[in-house]
Amino acid sequence: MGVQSWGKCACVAKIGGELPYNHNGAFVQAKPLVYESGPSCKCPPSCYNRVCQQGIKVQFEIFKNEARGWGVRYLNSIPSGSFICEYAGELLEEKEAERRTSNDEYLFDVRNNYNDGSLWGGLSNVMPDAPSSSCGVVEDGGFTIDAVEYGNVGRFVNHSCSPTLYAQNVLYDHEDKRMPHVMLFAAENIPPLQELTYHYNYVIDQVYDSSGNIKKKSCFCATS
Ligand SMILES: C[S@@+](CC[C@H](N)C(=O)[O-])C[C@H]1O[C@@H](n2cnc3c(N)ncnc32)[C@H](O)[C@@H]1O
Repeated sequence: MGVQSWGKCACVAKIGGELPYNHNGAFVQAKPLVYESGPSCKCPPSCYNRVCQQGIKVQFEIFKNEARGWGVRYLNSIPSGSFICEYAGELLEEKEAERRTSNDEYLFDVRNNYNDGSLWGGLSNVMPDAPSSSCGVVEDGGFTIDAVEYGNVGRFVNHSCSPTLYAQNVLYDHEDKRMPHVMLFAAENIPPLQELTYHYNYVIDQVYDSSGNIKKKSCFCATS
């Protein structure tokens, strides 16, 4: 489709006229929040601004690693900016998420994903053109995604201190910024069989269990 037809989309104004994807569907500019074209947009399903909502396009291999448990990789190379998958799961309100912190292996704190990544050196680690300051998009009522019971391949993606993927907040089917879809993208060109990882953004020694004790987590990524 041409630039003219996508210019009619309701989402154009929201994203300042700049598409987050190039014409190959590769993610080019990390932002606190990306708006894809939604139901009120006039553009067709083939629009350049409907990448994540088309679903997974690559075939993964789930493999077992002694130190980190199950992990994810791909048999072929993956170009930088490729959409990998959503972190899918059950959407929890704050109280319910707190209740489940004793079993937090598959919890993803969405509000935490709005910060500037300062816990691990910032987005500029993986995307040089990304904004460097916190956006404060969501102040109240943070949601958490729990993939322990319901989820997809995203639940098997492990943490790394030097990740190959980036977790991006994306909205397209509703307007509530507190509960964006969390989408994983390749942050660099990834060679075949390299494990796919993102930075979990935990504050080490500041995560508590239900008894108020600091939870100790050891990182066994290849770079730690
Ligand atoms: C979302 S799950 C990832 C999939 C998990 N490996 C499995 O077997 O189902 C997160 C859990 O994987 C493990 N994990 C992920 N990254 C790790 C790392 N770098 N070092 C050690 N354990 C890790 C931890 O137990 C963590 O709580």
